[in-house]
Formats: sequence, structure tokens, C-alpha cells
Amino acid sequence: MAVNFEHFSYAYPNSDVVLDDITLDIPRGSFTVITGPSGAGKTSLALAVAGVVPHYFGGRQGGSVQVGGVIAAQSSMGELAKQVGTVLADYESQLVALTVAEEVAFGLETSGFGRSEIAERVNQALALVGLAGLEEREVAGLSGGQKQRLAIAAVLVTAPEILVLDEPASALDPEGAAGIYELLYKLNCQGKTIVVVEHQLARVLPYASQVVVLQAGHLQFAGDLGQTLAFMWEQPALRLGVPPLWAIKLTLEEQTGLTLTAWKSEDEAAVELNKLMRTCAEGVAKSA
Ligand SMILES: Nc1ncnc2c1ncn2[C@@H]1O[C@H](COP(=O)(O)OP(=O)(O)OP(=O)(O)O)[C@@H](O)[C@H]1O
Repeated sequence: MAVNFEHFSYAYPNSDVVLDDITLDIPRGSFTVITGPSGAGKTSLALAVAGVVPHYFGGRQGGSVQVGGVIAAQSSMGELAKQVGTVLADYESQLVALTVAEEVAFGLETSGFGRSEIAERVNQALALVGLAGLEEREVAGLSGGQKQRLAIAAVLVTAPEILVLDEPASALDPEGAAGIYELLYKLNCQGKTIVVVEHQLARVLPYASQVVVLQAGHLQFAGDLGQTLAFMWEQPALRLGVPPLWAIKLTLEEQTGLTLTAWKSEDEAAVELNKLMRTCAEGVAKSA
């Protein structure tokens, strides 16, 4: 299910415009990352995918957002929630039940499913996020990473096609952050469309299929990882957002005139650089 922004603008009640004339396609099955400086409108754009903006906040909207061809403003948040599962930046505020199993079952309360079907779906969702076996654990006793996984399971249980997550790794240590993104990539490979707000692009290098850059409410760029990072590198105000690995790559390219591949990890970079060094060494040996 694709999401299409068509000249979309938005202002919260009593605020100036925070999203200005956004035209953007989020393709079905993509792993789309929304990035940009603080206050750029990343969260607001993510909430517009889920219809929380403007349905929950009110405010003024121009243009449209379509989710699977349905105009979000003409649908209800309940209807949209069937297609779009949302995990907020403050995901702990979404956790309301005492135990892990109750938390995930909560989303199915009004589904009309029988007890055994609910139990089966809860088990499936927990297995998917790596929390199988913790059904009876108290939510309050989970680690930050486990709570994040639980919040994801709680939206996955209703089988939305699109998952929207706002800074899903911000409260986690590097290992927990990597684990959450591996989980999101697994879900993406299973067909879910993933939309994440992330300012640390190093975390998403291996996974992003589209990176969207916002700045002061404007869409500055949307493209694949390589195109977007090259664009950001050219913009003084965005350069700091380029991950160190790509800062090295783009600097090398500038200084040598070489075109390197789109590095998704340090390992990929190391393989390519080793190959280059071998080629150089062979060239030196031949010319000696
Ligand atoms: N509920 C609200 N009411 C009024 N203004 C708001 C509200 N939420 C956000 N804003 C304003 O909207 C603008 C965009 O905020 P948003 O949170 O979408 O940006 P962001 O890029 O996600 O920022 P950050 O990286 O700091 O989280 C900011 O100027 C912010 O102050």
C-alpha cells in the first residue's frame, strides 16, 4: 500500500505552517527514512501518514495525503489504523496493560475475534518481535529495547500494511538500536512498508530504500540512500547529518575522482577499499 502526499501543507492549531507544500510518494514495500534537522517537521510528516495529523491534533491542512488511494482526511483514525500501525517516539506512553500478552491482546479487543484466535495472534506477534516466552512478564519490568519491541508487537497484531515509527532507537543502546532496525528490516522483507523518523542515518544505512530530507517544513530531497547522502553532503546545513562512513566515502570521491559503490556497512567499505589497494599495489609493481 503506497502513501502519496500531494501538495500537502499543515499547521497545528495556533501555529505557523510546519509542513509546506509536500509532494512525496512512499512506495509500497519501501523502507522510507524521514530525516532532517530538529524542528524540520519529521514527526508531523510521520503522523500525517497515520492520519494523527490532522485528525487528532486539528489545525489547518492543504493538499492531500492518500493511503492506499484513500484520502486520509476523509477517512477516520480508526479506519486508517487498520492500514497504518504507529509507534510514537514516546512509545512507553502507548503501553497500557499489566502484562506483555495483555498489551498485545489489547489491540484486538474490539476485533470480534474469539479467545483462541486472539491468543494465537498474540503469540505470533510476540514471536515476530522476539518476545516469545515473555507473555506473562509485567510490562514495567521489561528493558527499553523489549518495551520498544512490545510496542511494535502491539501494532503488528492487527496486521497493518504500513508501520510508522518515530525515532524507534533513540532511547536504546547501540546494540538495542541495531536489534530494532534488524527487526524492522525483517518485517520489511516480509512485505511491510516501513516509515521511520531517524536523525542518525548510520543506523539505517543497510536498510533504507528511500531517504526523505525535510528542512524547516520543506521537502528538500527524496531519493535512494546514495542520491540523498550526496545531496546532503553538498548542503552546509545538512552536511552534519551525513554518517561518518559516507563522509569518508564522499571525501575520497572528491579527492580522487573515483566513484565508489553505495556503502551499506563498514564491511562493504572495507572490501571495496582493500580491492582498490590491491589494484594500486599491482599497478605500482607493474610499473617498477
Ligand atoms: N502539538 C503541536 N502544536 C504546535 N506546534 C507543534 C506541535 N508539535 C510540533 N509542533 C511544531 O511543529 C514544528 C515541527 O515539529 P516536529 O516535531 O514535526 O519536527 P521534528 O523534525 O520531528 O523535530 P525533532 O527532531 O526536534 O523531534 C516545530 O516547530 C514544532 O515546535
